[in-house]
Amino acid sequence: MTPAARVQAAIEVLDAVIEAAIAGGAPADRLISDYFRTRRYAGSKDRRAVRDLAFAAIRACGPVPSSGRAAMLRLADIDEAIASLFDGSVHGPAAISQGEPVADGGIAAHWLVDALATSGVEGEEADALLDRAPLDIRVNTLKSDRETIALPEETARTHAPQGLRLRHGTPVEQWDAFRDGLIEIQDTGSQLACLAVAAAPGETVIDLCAGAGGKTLALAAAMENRGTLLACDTDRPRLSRLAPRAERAGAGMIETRLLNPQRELDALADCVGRADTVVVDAPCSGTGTWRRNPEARWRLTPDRLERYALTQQRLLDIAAALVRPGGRIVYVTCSLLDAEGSDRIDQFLADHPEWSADAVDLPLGRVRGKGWRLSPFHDGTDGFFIASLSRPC
Ligand SMILES: C[S@@+](CC[C@H](N)C(=O)[O-])C[C@H]1O[C@@H](n2cnc3c(N)ncnc32)[C@H](O)[C@@H]1O
Repeated sequence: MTPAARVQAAIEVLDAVIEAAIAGGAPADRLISDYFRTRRYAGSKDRRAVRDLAFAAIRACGPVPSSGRAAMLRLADIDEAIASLFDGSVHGPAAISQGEPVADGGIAAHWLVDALATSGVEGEEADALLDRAPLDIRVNTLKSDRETIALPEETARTHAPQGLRLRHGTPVEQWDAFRDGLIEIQDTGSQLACLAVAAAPGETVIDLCAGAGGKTLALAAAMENRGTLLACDTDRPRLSRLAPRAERAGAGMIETRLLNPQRELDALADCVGRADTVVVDAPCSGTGTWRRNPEARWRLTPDRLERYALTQQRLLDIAAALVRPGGRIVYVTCSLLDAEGSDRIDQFLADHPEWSADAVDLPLGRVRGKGWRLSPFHDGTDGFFIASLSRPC
């Protein structure tokens, strides 16, 4: 593909990304793979270049652009080399005409920038939400240890007890250590959220929103594979990805349970009032993970944010029913919006006055409301809100 044809391909990819973001469709990475599935003529260098162009344009646009071309013109505005590729060549984009719409730059839509600012995220804190994310791994203590593990490439220790940071783009998934379950890819912030759970061997822990089990696996390692660890989710395909990961990690203790949305407790009736800890890694807007999914900014609307908050509150109530007297809920979201963090905890404590918020103290981060915040700018991790709530004995 010529450089101009790559720009045109990126424009077409961006059209699909914009459409999916508005309709709540597939993430950008998947759309890019789909795009190339029917375009076999594109080689690996072409694919990489188109992907990089598309993501650079996504990062450069704040609010949802009106079209892929408007998004790419934003990038052309700040990069002369790209502007020169709008040359009207056979497979390239048409020449730029005067007054053509160019997408707006910035961090996100105005309402979202305001909501972040109200949540204390502005200036450098806000800019860092769109930085490139590092590649972090967690050494699985069921099979190895950070002190002794031998890896093919140089690593740097992170502030998580078993965390290592690698060069961006390191092909970790091709390493024997990965295939054999000695390491897992996991952001340091996510590892620290698991540290806040403080799960111990022999306990009963419920991971209520386990997804594909990123945190469940870390909990199994902390529990030394002893006790009860239930991984639950309402999304069957996601939850089904946990079993092979658990097998690789040697985490035989994990039991999965598929939940029925709106009737979650039906499948957990035997656990009511019995859990030492319930982890609520709630579905959220993902404002703390924009470094990895910058198009997530375009998915969020005030309506969707309100729906997330309602679900988060409901999941906290469900968790409260599962916790034994003297037990805890650890609430986690990868969002920096108070609407999905400290506001939810304030609401929970107002609804359950007998419960109390515990102090959270992690090697990185700082207090936010009655919980704890990690952010890309302050901590070099994905953005997280973490709170610990105790039920009286
Ligand atoms: C932030 S993700 C979890 C990520 C996962 N814990 C990890 O560490 O990889 C939130 C999960 O909540 C799930 N979810 C959404 N609604 C739910 C509900 N009502 N009950 C349980 N899980 C739900 C989603 O399917 C999604 O997998």
